[in-house]
Amino acid sequence: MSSEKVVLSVDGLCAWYGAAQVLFDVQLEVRRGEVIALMGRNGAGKSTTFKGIMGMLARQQGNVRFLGHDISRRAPHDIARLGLGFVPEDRRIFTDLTVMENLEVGRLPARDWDHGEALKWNPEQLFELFPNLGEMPERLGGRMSGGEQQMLTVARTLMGNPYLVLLDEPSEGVAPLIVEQMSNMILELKRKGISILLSEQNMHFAELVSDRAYVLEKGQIRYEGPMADLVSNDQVRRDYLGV
Ligand SMILES: Nc1ncnc2c1ncn2[C@@H]1O[C@H](COP(=O)(O)OP(=O)(O)OP(=O)(O)O)[C@@H](O)[C@H]1O
Repeated sequence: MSSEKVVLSVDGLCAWYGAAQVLFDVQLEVRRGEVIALMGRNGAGKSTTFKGIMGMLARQQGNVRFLGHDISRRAPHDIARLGLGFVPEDRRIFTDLTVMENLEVGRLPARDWDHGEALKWNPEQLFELFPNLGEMPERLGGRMSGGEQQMLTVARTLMGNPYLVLLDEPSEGVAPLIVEQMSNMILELKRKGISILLSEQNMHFAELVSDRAYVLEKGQIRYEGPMADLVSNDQVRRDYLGV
């Protein structure tokens, strides 16, 4: 994959819950090694966009392409197997399994990367990325703090060796130390060439890690551009983000 390669493209994504339309022609693109922030207030449609990309909505239309595959009509597990990892907002770890066992559940075969290099995570590498988890490999999921569970969810997704990770609100409701580990982790993934699409309400966190941003309001993309431009654009921030 060249560095300019488009990994994910979403075109004309529309979605409904019952009769209510909540996404209107959402269009976005993620290239290799990019960190993209999908921003917007509560209810703007960030989580729904992620679910739409993963083919998890009962009613949606539009085109979603991942590494040249049309994934618009594929099942979520098929999409994950192509190398698209999804970390949902609600932490879905197994509470009666240990950290190590939770990681094993996420394991998928290694993937080819450029020039013969393989993309293949193991628990030891993940413990370097998430030092907190490394201190508790035998801890039961149910006995971890919310932030530790959040990390474990990300680590388990990485065991599937994704080329792109969708991260839904990684900084929400977690302690500052864990937020810091999250941002370091994202930058380390970027260095490896892995792409990240994250949904975020926290401008400071998004600014620390993201290259570009899209802003959603009422299910529509209202702004797209370099992260630094969004940070200095008071009007967009005020109109669509309330900050
Ligand atoms: N399961 C559902 N059934 C009906 N409406 C829903 C459902 N999930 C979300 N919605 C509605 O769809 C719209 C978009 O919600 P979504 O969760 O995608 O927003 P969000 O930007 O991710 O916000 P949040 O940060 O609160 O999760 C909102 O109006 C929300 O109330």
